[in-house]
Amino acid sequence: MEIISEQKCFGGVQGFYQHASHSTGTNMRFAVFQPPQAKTGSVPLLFFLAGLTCTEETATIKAGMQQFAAKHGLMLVMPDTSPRGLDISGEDDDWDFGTGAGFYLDAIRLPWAKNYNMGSYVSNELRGFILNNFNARPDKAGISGHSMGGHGALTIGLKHPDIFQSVSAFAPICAPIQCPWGQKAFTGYLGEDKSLWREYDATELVRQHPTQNMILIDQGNEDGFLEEQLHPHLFETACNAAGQPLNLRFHEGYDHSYYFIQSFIEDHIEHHAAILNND
Ligand SMILES: N[C@@H](CCC(=O)N[C@@H](CS)C(=O)NCC(=O)O)C(=O)O
Repeated sequence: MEIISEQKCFGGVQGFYQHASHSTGTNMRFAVFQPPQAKTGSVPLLFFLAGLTCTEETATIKAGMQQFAAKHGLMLVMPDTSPRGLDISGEDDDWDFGTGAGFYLDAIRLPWAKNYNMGSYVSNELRGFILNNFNARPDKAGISGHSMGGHGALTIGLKHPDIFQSVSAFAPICAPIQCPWGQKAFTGYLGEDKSLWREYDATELVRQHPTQNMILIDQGNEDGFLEEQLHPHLFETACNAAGQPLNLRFHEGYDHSYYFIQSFIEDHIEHHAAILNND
């Protein structure tokens, strides 16, 4: 592991790191906030997955999470949103596909299948790497994220409830099969067979695999992507039908930005801490 930088923050350490990933075949950057409690014992992990066009830096510098993670003793992990620097044809043509748009899935279509494996990278490789290199508890983890990262948090959380006991999201893409961002990404990474898309759609997954833990979702009413891309009501209907506890909150006047995230991040950290710190 290469340390890019480490700085003291709220009594803990905010660091940026790089490692060679076998899931993506590239060097991957990630950020970790170690709360002060990690100096004396292992602490639960909370992943925060960022959205389209973002990097490991975006939530780290814009969400304002560290002060609350320090208070509750949670270690924060912010991965990048895709492999980078591969020079695959078409990788940098659009901001919503390829670089910065890995969609937290494992691609099966060429030329993406070899490297665009952010699903197993986050849930398996990076998590294992953090456990080996930081003072984190192997039995306690949560996952959250924004927009495309909210889609990642919901789908990875629903698929691995044994690993991620707590799940939340800001303005997530709740039904990617039914929105342009998701249709474009799934066609490109997974191909035309739509039966394969269901594994990466939170609204489809929750019908099959509801969990016991309450999912918290915050959504701004003035979010310019809400109508066309996000579809929280479809997820809500599926949760109600499947018996999945859901706390979906709408907020008047808030948009899709990190100013919205900053305004409600404390509630999300408390949501995760209440589940992860219960023993
Ligand atoms: N580039 C897009 C916007 C992309 C966007 O809003 N990305 C969100 C995630 S979906 C984000 O968090 N951007 C980074 C930021 O706000 O700092 C556009 O021009 O409409």
